[in-house]
Amino acid sequence: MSALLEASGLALRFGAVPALDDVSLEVFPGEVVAIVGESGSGKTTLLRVLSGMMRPEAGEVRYRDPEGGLHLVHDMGEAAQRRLHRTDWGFVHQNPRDGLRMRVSAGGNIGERLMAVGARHYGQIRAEADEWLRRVEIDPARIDGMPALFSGGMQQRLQIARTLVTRPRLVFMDEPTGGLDVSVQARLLDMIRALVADLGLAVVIVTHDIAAARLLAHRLLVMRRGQVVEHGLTDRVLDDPQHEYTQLLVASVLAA
Ligand SMILES: Nc1ncnc2c1ncn2[C@@H]1O[C@H](COP(=O)(O)OP(=O)(O)OP(=O)(O)O)[C@@H](O)[C@H]1O
Repeated sequence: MSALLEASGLALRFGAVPALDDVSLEVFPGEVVAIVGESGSGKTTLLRVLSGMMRPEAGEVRYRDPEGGLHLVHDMGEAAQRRLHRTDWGFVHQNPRDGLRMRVSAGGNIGERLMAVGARHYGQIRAEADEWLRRVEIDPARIDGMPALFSGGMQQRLQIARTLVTRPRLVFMDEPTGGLDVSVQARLLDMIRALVADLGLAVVIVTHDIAAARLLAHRLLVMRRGQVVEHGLTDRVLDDPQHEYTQLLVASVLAA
């Protein structure tokens, strides 16, 4: 099976800070890859570079389309990148306000994505929005409600519905449970896990939460100061960490 996304030799500095230092990774169809590491290690920068939102100083990111064609993400032009983000790709932001349209109703937020991929039949769009609200455990009676009046957890679930309704092949997630209560986080993680498995999505997820990574990810990359210091199958990395930094990271979670 060929990789959906291949990144090689990515490098990016902010002044003297090496945010990315020779990072390479592959993501295969249906696979969840978590990027973990302490604050400032380069996780968000990596996600932004992988998803084309930021250009690296060195290295490249290649995306394989459904027909097997390979595209250099940073050379494809803005319009093609936007199309990719509307169709094959999805992005779940840590702050749902960055991924939702706050002045559009909940149903409108979901319907808009469907219309962007060609849906035109109002009744069908509304029915699908209704179904997705149920799927993310939002009362469909709130379909005409404004997201600004939703709780943080509901907003995040709505963002997930809006992102997944078009069944993208690859979804980038930046700390999707960050900023939520611990009890809300656990439920949301379970929901993400079920949806990802159900839809067979490939996911690149950034998190500093090792427990979330263990629950969701098939593979882990551990970052420190812009470098990937360890990578491998999630259980192997967490149960038998080889790098000193990963050992510290795992020990700090066990001690917490
Ligand atoms: N736009 C920017 N301008 C200058 N420095 C930046 C910028 N974005 C990130 N950095 C620096 O690059 C390094 C990596 O940042 P990044 O946000 O990728 O880390 P992170 O692992 O995602 O951290 P966190 O978990 O706190 O979000 C940090 O030292 C950060 O201060």
